[in-house]
Amino acid sequence: MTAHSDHPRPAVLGQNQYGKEECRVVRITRDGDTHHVKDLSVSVALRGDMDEVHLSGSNATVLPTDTTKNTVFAFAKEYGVESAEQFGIHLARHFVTSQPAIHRARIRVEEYAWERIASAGTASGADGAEGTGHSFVRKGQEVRTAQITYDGSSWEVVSGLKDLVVMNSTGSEFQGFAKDRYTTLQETRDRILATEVAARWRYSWSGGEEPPPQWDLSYRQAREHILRAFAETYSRSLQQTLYQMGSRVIEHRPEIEEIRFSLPNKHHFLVDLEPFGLGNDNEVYFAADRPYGLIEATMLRDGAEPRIPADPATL
Ligand SMILES: O=c1[nH]c(=O)c2[nH]c(=O)[nH]c2[nH]1
Repeated sequence: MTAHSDHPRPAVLGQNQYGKEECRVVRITRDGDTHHVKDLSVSVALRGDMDEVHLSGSNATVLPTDTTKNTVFAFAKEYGVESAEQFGIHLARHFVTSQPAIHRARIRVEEYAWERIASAGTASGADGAEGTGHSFVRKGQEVRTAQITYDGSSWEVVSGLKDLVVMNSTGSEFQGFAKDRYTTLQETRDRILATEVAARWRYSWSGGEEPPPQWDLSYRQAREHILRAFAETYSRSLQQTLYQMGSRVIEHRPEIEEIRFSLPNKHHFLVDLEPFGLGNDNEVYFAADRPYGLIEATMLRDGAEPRIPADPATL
Protein backbone atom coordinates (compact mmCIF):
# COMPACT_ATOMS: atom_id res chain seq x y z
CA MET A 1 0.00 0.00 0.00
CA THR A 2 1.35 3.37 -0.98
CA ALA A 3 0.23 6.56 0.66
CA HIS A 4 -0.88 8.25 -2.50
CA SER A 5 -2.82 5.36 -4.09
CA ASP A 6 -5.34 4.85 -1.29
CA HIS A 7 -5.63 8.40 -0.05
CA PRO A 8 -4.75 10.71 -2.88
CA ARG A 9 -4.46 14.25 -1.70
CA PRO A 10 -6.60 16.83 -3.44
CA ALA A 11 -4.95 19.25 -5.84
CA VAL A 12 -4.32 22.67 -4.45
CA LEU A 13 -3.95 25.80 -6.46
CA GLY A 14 -0.42 27.10 -6.50
CA GLN A 15 1.07 30.33 -7.77
CA ASN A 16 -1.07 32.00 -10.40
CA GLN A 17 -1.10 35.23 -12.34
CA TYR A 18 -2.83 36.60 -15.39
CA GLY A 19 -2.76 39.56 -17.71
CA LYS A 20 -2.19 40.66 -21.29
CA GLU A 21 1.07 40.02 -23.11
CA GLU A 22 2.69 42.23 -25.69
CA CYS A 23 0.39 45.20 -26.06
CA ARG A 24 2.07 46.92 -28.96
CA VAL A 25 1.51 50.61 -28.42
CA VAL A 26 2.99 53.41 -30.48
CA ARG A 27 2.71 56.91 -29.01
CA ILE A 28 3.36 59.85 -31.31
CA THR A 29 3.88 63.26 -29.76
CA ARG A 30 3.65 66.12 -32.20
CA ASP A 31 5.82 69.14 -31.54
CA GLY A 32 4.84 71.18 -34.58
CA ASP A 33 6.30 69.39 -37.56
CA THR A 34 8.72 67.47 -35.39
CA HIS A 35 7.30 64.21 -34.16
CA HIS A 36 8.57 62.08 -31.30
CA VAL A 37 7.98 58.33 -31.20
CA LYS A 38 7.67 55.89 -28.35
CA ASP A 39 7.20 52.31 -29.46
CA LEU A 40 6.57 49.77 -26.73
CA SER A 41 5.51 46.23 -26.16
CA VAL A 42 3.86 46.17 -22.74
CA SER A 43 3.00 43.00 -20.85
CA VAL A 44 0.90 42.98 -17.70
CA ALA A 45 0.79 40.19 -15.13
CA LEU A 46 -1.49 40.54 -12.07
CA ARG A 47 -1.63 38.52 -8.87
CA GLY A 48 -3.97 38.60 -5.91
CA ASP A 49 -7.16 37.05 -4.57
CA MET A 50 -7.80 34.87 -7.57
CA ASP A 51 -8.63 31.57 -5.89
CA GLU A 52 -12.35 31.73 -6.62
CA VAL A 53 -12.01 32.23 -10.34
CA HIS A 54 -9.98 29.04 -10.53
CA LEU A 55 -11.93 27.04 -7.98
CA SER A 56 -15.57 28.05 -8.44
CA GLY A 57 -15.53 30.04 -11.65
CA SER A 58 -16.55 33.31 -9.98
CA ASN A 59 -15.07 36.21 -11.94
CA ALA A 60 -15.88 38.80 -9.30
CA THR A 61 -12.25 39.73 -8.67
CA VAL A 62 -11.08 39.39 -12.25
CA LEU A 63 -10.34 42.65 -13.98
CA PRO A 64 -10.46 41.46 -17.61
CA THR A 65 -7.18 41.19 -19.48
CA ASP A 66 -8.96 43.21 -22.14
CA THR A 67 -9.26 46.05 -19.64
CA THR A 68 -5.56 45.88 -18.84
CA LYS A 69 -4.86 46.24 -22.55
CA ASN A 70 -7.21 49.24 -22.79
CA THR A 71 -5.47 50.80 -19.81
CA VAL A 72 -2.12 50.58 -21.55
CA PHE A 73 -3.49 52.48 -24.55
CA ALA A 74 -5.41 55.00 -22.45
CA PHE A 75 -2.39 55.73 -20.24
CA ALA A 76 -0.27 56.27 -23.34
CA LYS A 77 -2.68 59.04 -24.22
CA GLU A 78 -3.25 60.47 -20.76
CA TYR A 79 0.26 60.37 -19.35
CA GLY A 80 2.34 59.99 -22.47
CA VAL A 81 5.42 57.80 -22.37
CA GLU A 82 8.22 59.63 -20.65
CA SER A 83 10.25 56.48 -20.20
CA ALA A 84 9.55 52.76 -20.17
CA GLU A 85 10.13 52.73 -16.42
CA GLN A 86 7.84 55.65 -15.64
CA PHE A 87 5.11 54.20 -17.83
CA GLY A 88 5.39 50.84 -16.10
CA ILE A 89 5.25 52.52 -12.68
CA HIS A 90 2.01 54.33 -13.60
CA LEU A 91 0.43 51.08 -14.73
CA ALA A 92 1.57 48.92 -11.85
CA ARG A 93 0.46 51.50 -9.29
CA HIS A 94 -2.90 51.84 -11.00
CA PHE A 95 -3.71 48.13 -10.97
CA VAL A 96 -2.62 47.57 -7.38
CA THR A 97 -4.25 50.66 -5.90
CA SER A 98 -7.51 50.60 -7.87
CA GLN A 99 -8.42 46.91 -7.58
CA PRO A 100 -8.71 45.62 -4.00
CA ALA A 101 -8.18 42.01 -5.13
CA ILE A 102 -4.95 42.74 -6.96
CA HIS A 103 -1.90 42.76 -4.71
CA ARG A 104 0.92 42.63 -7.17
CA ALA A 105 1.37 43.85 -10.71
CA ARG A 106 4.33 43.03 -12.85
CA ILE A 107 4.73 45.19 -15.94
CA ARG A 108 7.28 44.31 -18.53
CA VAL A 109 8.17 46.78 -21.22
CA GLU A 110 10.25 46.32 -24.32
CA GLU A 111 11.08 49.56 -26.05
CA TYR A 112 12.02 49.70 -29.70
CA ALA A 113 14.30 52.63 -30.46
CA TRP A 114 13.97 54.77 -33.55
CA GLU A 115 16.34 57.31 -35.01
CA ARG A 116 15.59 60.06 -37.44
CA ILE A 117 16.24 59.66 -41.13
CA ALA A 118 18.42 62.67 -41.80
CA SER A 119 18.46 64.52 -45.08
CA ALA A 120 21.57 64.98 -47.25
CA GLY A 121 24.64 66.24 -45.43
CA THR A 122 23.36 65.83 -41.88
CA ALA A 123 24.49 63.26 -39.38
CA SER A 124 21.94 60.48 -39.54
CA GLY A 125 20.38 59.76 -36.21
CA ALA A 126 21.73 62.64 -34.17
CA ASP A 127 18.77 64.01 -32.31
CA GLY A 128 17.68 67.23 -33.88
CA ALA A 129 19.27 66.23 -37.20
CA GLU A 130 17.48 67.84 -40.07
CA GLY A 131 15.06 65.69 -41.97
CA THR A 132 11.33 65.55 -42.41
CA GLY A 133 10.68 65.53 -38.67
CA HIS A 134 8.46 62.48 -39.07
CA SER A 135 10.68 59.86 -40.72
CA PHE A 136 12.41 57.21 -38.65
CA VAL A 137 14.56 54.12 -39.04
CA ARG A 138 14.48 51.57 -36.29
CA LYS A 139 17.73 51.17 -34.40
CA GLY A 140 19.51 47.88 -34.61
CA GLN A 141 21.33 46.80 -37.68
CA GLU A 142 19.68 45.49 -40.75
CA VAL A 143 21.10 42.36 -42.38
CA ARG A 144 23.16 42.84 -45.51
CA THR A 145 22.82 40.08 -48.09
CA ALA A 146 24.83 39.05 -51.15
CA GLN A 147 24.49 36.29 -53.71
CA ILE A 148 27.37 35.64 -56.12
CA THR A 149 27.10 33.33 -59.09
CA TYR A 150 29.97 32.40 -61.43
CA ASP A 151 29.77 29.88 -64.26
CA GLY A 152 33.44 30.01 -65.20
CA SER A 153 33.02 32.91 -67.58
CA SER A 154 30.56 35.43 -66.21
CA TRP A 155 29.54 36.72 -62.85
CA GLU A 156 26.25 37.76 -61.40
CA VAL A 157 26.13 39.67 -58.13
CA VAL A 158 22.85 40.36 -56.34
CA SER A 159 23.25 42.37 -53.16
CA GLY A 160 20.63 43.50 -50.76
CA LEU A 161 19.40 44.13 -47.27
CA LYS A 162 16.58 42.95 -45.05
CA ASP A 163 15.11 43.78 -41.63
CA LEU A 164 15.47 47.53 -42.21
CA VAL A 165 12.45 48.89 -40.33
CA VAL A 166 11.27 52.40 -41.22
CA MET A 167 8.34 54.55 -40.27
CA ASN A 168 6.76 57.84 -41.29
CA SER A 169 4.48 59.10 -38.55
CA THR A 170 2.64 61.30 -41.07
CA GLY A 171 2.91 62.19 -44.75
CA SER A 172 0.99 59.08 -45.80
CA GLU A 173 -2.58 58.60 -46.99
CA PHE A 174 -4.56 55.78 -48.54
CA GLN A 175 -7.80 56.66 -50.29
CA GLY A 176 -9.65 56.35 -53.57
CA PHE A 177 -9.16 52.58 -53.57
CA ALA A 178 -11.49 50.05 -55.20
CA LYS A 179 -14.35 48.89 -52.99
CA ASP A 180 -16.69 45.94 -53.01
CA ARG A 181 -19.26 44.55 -50.57
CA TYR A 182 -16.48 43.18 -48.33
CA THR A 183 -14.56 46.43 -48.06
CA THR A 184 -14.61 47.92 -44.57
CA LEU A 185 -11.31 49.86 -44.63
CA GLN A 186 -11.87 53.56 -44.08
CA GLU A 187 -10.14 56.03 -46.32
CA THR A 188 -7.40 57.91 -44.51
CA ARG A 189 -5.57 61.12 -45.23
CA ASP A 190 -3.08 60.82 -42.42
CA ARG A 191 -1.72 57.50 -41.31
CA ILE A 192 1.46 55.91 -40.08
CA LEU A 193 3.38 54.22 -42.87
CA ALA A 194 5.79 51.58 -41.63
CA THR A 195 7.57 48.74 -43.31
CA GLU A 196 10.47 46.37 -42.94
CA VAL A 197 12.45 46.77 -46.12
CA ALA A 198 13.80 43.72 -47.92
CA ALA A 199 15.54 44.67 -51.14
CA ARG A 200 17.81 42.92 -53.58
CA TRP A 201 19.64 44.65 -56.39
CA ARG A 202 21.57 43.20 -59.28
CA TYR A 203 24.74 44.71 -60.63
CA SER A 204 25.34 45.06 -64.36
CA TRP A 205 28.94 43.94 -63.76
CA SER A 206 29.61 40.48 -65.14
CA GLY A 207 33.43 40.30 -65.07
CA GLY A 208 35.70 40.53 -68.08
CA GLU A 209 37.73 43.70 -68.51
CA GLU A 210 35.30 45.82 -66.56
CA PRO A 211 36.42 46.62 -63.00
CA PRO A 212 33.95 45.50 -60.34
CA PRO A 213 31.89 48.12 -58.47
CA GLN A 214 33.04 49.35 -55.06
CA TRP A 215 30.79 47.01 -53.15
CA ASP A 216 30.78 48.75 -49.76
CA LEU A 217 30.31 52.20 -51.18
CA SER A 218 27.55 50.96 -53.46
CA TYR A 219 25.78 49.25 -50.56
CA ARG A 220 25.94 52.34 -48.38
CA GLN A 221 24.67 54.57 -51.14
CA ALA A 222 21.84 52.27 -52.16
CA ARG A 223 20.73 52.04 -48.52
CA GLU A 224 20.88 55.81 -48.18
CA HIS A 225 18.80 56.38 -51.31
CA ILE A 226 16.20 53.89 -50.15
CA LEU A 227 15.93 55.65 -46.78
CA ARG A 228 15.79 59.14 -48.23
CA ALA A 229 13.18 58.19 -50.80
CA PHE A 230 11.09 56.69 -48.02
CA ALA A 231 11.44 59.83 -45.92
CA GLU A 232 10.91 62.36 -48.69
CA THR A 233 8.00 60.79 -50.57
CA TYR A 234 4.54 62.00 -49.67
CA SER A 235 2.91 58.60 -49.89
CA ARG A 236 -0.42 57.81 -51.50
CA SER A 237 0.27 54.10 -51.10
CA LEU A 238 3.12 51.84 -50.10
CA GLN A 239 3.27 50.82 -53.77
CA GLN A 240 4.02 54.42 -54.74
CA THR A 241 6.66 54.76 -52.03
CA LEU A 242 8.25 51.51 -53.21
CA TYR A 243 8.47 52.84 -56.76
CA GLN A 244 10.17 56.02 -55.53
CA MET A 245 12.70 54.01 -53.51
CA GLY A 246 13.59 51.80 -56.45
CA SER A 247 13.69 54.42 -59.12
CA ARG A 248 15.92 56.58 -56.98
CA VAL A 249 18.46 53.77 -56.68
CA ILE A 250 18.34 53.08 -60.44
CA GLU A 251 18.74 56.78 -61.23
CA HIS A 252 21.63 57.44 -58.84
CA ARG A 253 23.59 54.20 -59.01
CA PRO A 254 24.63 53.39 -62.59
CA GLU A 255 26.23 50.10 -61.51
CA ILE A 256 22.80 48.74 -60.48
CA GLU A 257 20.35 47.76 -63.20
CA GLU A 258 17.61 45.94 -61.35
CA ILE A 259 16.18 46.20 -57.84
CA ARG A 260 13.36 44.26 -56.24
CA PHE A 261 11.54 45.09 -53.04
CA SER A 262 9.40 43.09 -50.70
CA LEU A 263 7.66 45.47 -48.29
CA PRO A 264 5.31 44.30 -45.55
CA ASN A 265 2.82 47.00 -44.67
CA LYS A 266 3.20 47.13 -40.89
CA HIS A 267 -0.27 48.37 -40.08
CA HIS A 268 -0.80 50.84 -37.24
CA PHE A 269 -4.42 51.27 -36.23
CA LEU A 270 -5.65 54.32 -34.33
CA VAL A 271 -7.00 53.21 -30.97
CA ASP A 272 -10.58 54.26 -30.21
CA LEU A 273 -10.23 55.99 -26.84
CA GLU A 274 -13.72 57.51 -26.88
CA PRO A 275 -15.16 54.87 -24.52
CA PHE A 276 -12.75 56.30 -21.92
CA GLY A 277 -13.71 59.90 -22.69
CA LEU A 278 -10.39 60.53 -24.41
CA GLY A 279 -9.69 61.93 -27.85
CA ASN A 280 -7.05 60.51 -30.14
CA ASP A 281 -5.66 63.03 -32.56
CA ASN A 282 -3.28 60.60 -34.29
CA GLU A 283 -1.39 60.01 -31.05
CA VAL A 284 -1.97 56.45 -29.89
CA TYR A 285 -1.74 53.51 -32.26
CA PHE A 286 -1.99 49.75 -32.02
CA ALA A 287 0.93 48.26 -33.94
CA ALA A 288 -0.60 45.17 -35.50
CA ASP A 289 1.49 42.11 -36.02
CA ARG A 290 -0.42 40.11 -38.61
CA PRO A 291 -1.88 39.78 -41.09
CA TYR A 292 0.03 42.40 -43.01
CA GLY A 293 -0.14 43.61 -46.57
CA LEU A 294 2.83 42.59 -48.67
CA ILE A 295 3.81 44.88 -51.50
CA GLU A 296 6.42 43.66 -53.96
CA ALA A 297 7.82 45.01 -57.22
CA THR A 298 10.92 45.14 -59.41
CA MET A 299 12.37 48.29 -60.94
CA LEU A 300 14.64 47.97 -63.93
CA ARG A 301 16.93 50.22 -65.86
CA ASP A 302 15.19 50.76 -69.18
CA GLY A 303 16.11 47.86 -71.48
CA ALA A 304 17.50 45.63 -68.70
CA GLU A 305 16.33 42.07 -68.43
CA PRO A 306 14.55 41.07 -65.20
CA ARG A 307 16.57 38.34 -63.50
CA ILE A 308 15.83 38.66 -59.79
CA PRO A 309 13.21 35.97 -59.14
CA ALA A 310 9.87 37.10 -57.79
CA ASP A 311 9.48 34.09 -55.49
CA PRO A 312 12.87 33.06 -54.13
CA ALA A 313 13.03 30.29 -51.53
CA THR A 314 14.73 32.73 -49.17
CA LEU A 315 16.15 36.17 -49.55
O1 LIG B 1 -0.42 51.43 -49.14
C1 LIG B 1 -1.33 50.56 -49.15
N1 LIG B 1 -1.48 49.79 -50.24
C2 LIG B 1 -2.46 48.84 -50.32
O2 LIG B 1 -2.57 48.14 -51.35
C3 LIG B 1 -3.29 48.68 -49.18
N2 LIG B 1 -4.34 47.85 -48.91
C4 LIG B 1 -4.76 48.13 -47.65
O3 LIG B 1 -5.70 47.54 -47.07
N3 LIG B 1 -4.02 49.13 -47.12
C5 LIG B 1 -3.10 49.50 -48.07
N4 LIG B 1 -2.12 50.43 -48.06
